[in-house]
Amino acid sequence: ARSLTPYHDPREPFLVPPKIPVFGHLIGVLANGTGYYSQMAERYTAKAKDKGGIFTLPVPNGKMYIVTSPSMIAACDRKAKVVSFSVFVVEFARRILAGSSHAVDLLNQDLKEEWEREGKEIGLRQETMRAMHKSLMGENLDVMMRSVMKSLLALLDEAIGEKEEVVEKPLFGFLQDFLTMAGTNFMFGEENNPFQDKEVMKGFWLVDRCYTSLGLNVRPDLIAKEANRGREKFFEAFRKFYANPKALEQASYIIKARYQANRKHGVSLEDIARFDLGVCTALLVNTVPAAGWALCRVYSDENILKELRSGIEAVVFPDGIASAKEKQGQVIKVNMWQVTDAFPLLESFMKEVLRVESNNASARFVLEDTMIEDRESRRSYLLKKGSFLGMPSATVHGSEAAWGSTAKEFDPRRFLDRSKKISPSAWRTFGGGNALCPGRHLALNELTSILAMMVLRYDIEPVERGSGGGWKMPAKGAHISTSILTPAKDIQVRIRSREEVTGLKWDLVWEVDETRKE
Ligand code: HEM
Repeated sequence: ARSLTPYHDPREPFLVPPKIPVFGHLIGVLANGTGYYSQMAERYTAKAKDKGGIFTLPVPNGKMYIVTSPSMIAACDRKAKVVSFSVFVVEFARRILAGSSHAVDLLNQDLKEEWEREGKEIGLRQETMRAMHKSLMGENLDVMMRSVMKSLLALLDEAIGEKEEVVEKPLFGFLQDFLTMAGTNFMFGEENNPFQDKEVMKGFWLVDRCYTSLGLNVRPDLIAKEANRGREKFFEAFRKFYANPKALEQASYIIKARYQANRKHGVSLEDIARFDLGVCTALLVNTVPAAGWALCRVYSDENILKELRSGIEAVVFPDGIASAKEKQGQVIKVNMWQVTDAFPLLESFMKEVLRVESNNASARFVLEDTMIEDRESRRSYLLKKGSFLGMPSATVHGSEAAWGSTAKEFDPRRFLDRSKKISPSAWRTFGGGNALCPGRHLALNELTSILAMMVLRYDIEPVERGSGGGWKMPAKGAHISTSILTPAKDIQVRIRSREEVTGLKWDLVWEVDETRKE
């Protein structure tokens, strides 16, 4: 066993021995997914605080460092080129996206991101990531938001519309179907969206549920049979998508930009099709459960429901909600840009849901022996090459030093003051450093839009109530990489159209008021 446990240098962060010798921490991660890092961090935060906000967990043939303090997170972000996210992008492409060795080798180039400084052209990994960042901000984001609004409305009308009877559905399952279609329609174009084939939809979500077994990358056809079949179905459908020149023409800017970046570096159409499994993963796996938790939180709390409803109504029905009755048959335009701008509590509420529900590990890999320095405590630590490092978001989100005495509470007003600067090392829902999620604006806009439309149009109640008559919040499942967790068991709900707004037609748009843009 000793040969499996690497030498611990006294300059490294303090060592926490596992309860089960050698394999204990590895078993912990495999069994509990991202939650394990925060469980460990929770257990050792007090100790880590005295010893620098970081500690070491030994695993077979390596070690993991777990960071628990915002100032140490900032120290790691400053060394992002060597305390790096890149290896995970490569391994994800190899193990889950099953890319060819040619394409994976291209992604694996310039891991430390030095080429540009040396005057060379950047590699494939950086090129595609830059294309994504560019596609998901500024003008490009606004263009995308317009098609997001169309997709959301059309699919909501199709899924529930304005039925007079009560619709009973599993909440997270309903959101999964609805948002998968809405998201992929605006990404790949409605006409040729490969997710129209229900087998592709099913295959995609099977892959998501089987990351651990698929990720081992050892005979997935035997040990992750169904997920492997689902993945093949996905690849086949996306192969067809790229074989049709019209499909790419009608796709979003981001899919075109990724296509160009990949082609520039000589990536085959087959690999581009496979890499789209990664795009869909990023697009959907956190957004879908985040929408579910937001709806649970709003509909389980009468006061917040009332407050959000009247704030949104004040923008959409400036003459009061009673005026809706006189607008039968008319089209009510909901400009989500305007709603968000005029009623900041909506976005603040959504950000708070994302803060308290966030479970990401912000995984990093140490590419060379590195000293990191905490500027607050002035302490320095050695990180050894080849080690894994995690910065669990749940831990910093619960930090009173970072968020005040209400850190562990749900406070929908926490983000209300937009002028208040939030430290990037304390707000980690979207990760940080040079791996900061490029989809964060899209995700937030999309989530607030779903929330607003549901609150405006529907009432939701659970089929089964808890002992006090309120909502019984479902327990969370586990996942090896997803941040916002899906419940272990879905929650059955009744969705009913609101009487106040029956008979109205809706239009959902994104119209930016340039004079008010920050
Ligand atoms: C609520 C929704 C979302 C959450 C909570 C979320 C969270 C995250 C997190 C935690 C990371 C890793 C950052 C790190 O380790 O520091 C990440 C990366 C990423 N996300 Fe998101 N994300 C969401 C939605 C989206 C959307 C809608 C897209 C758009 C397609 C997207 C695209 C990406 C990409 C491409 C990366 C990799 C970044 C890189 O390699 O540099 N995400 N996201």
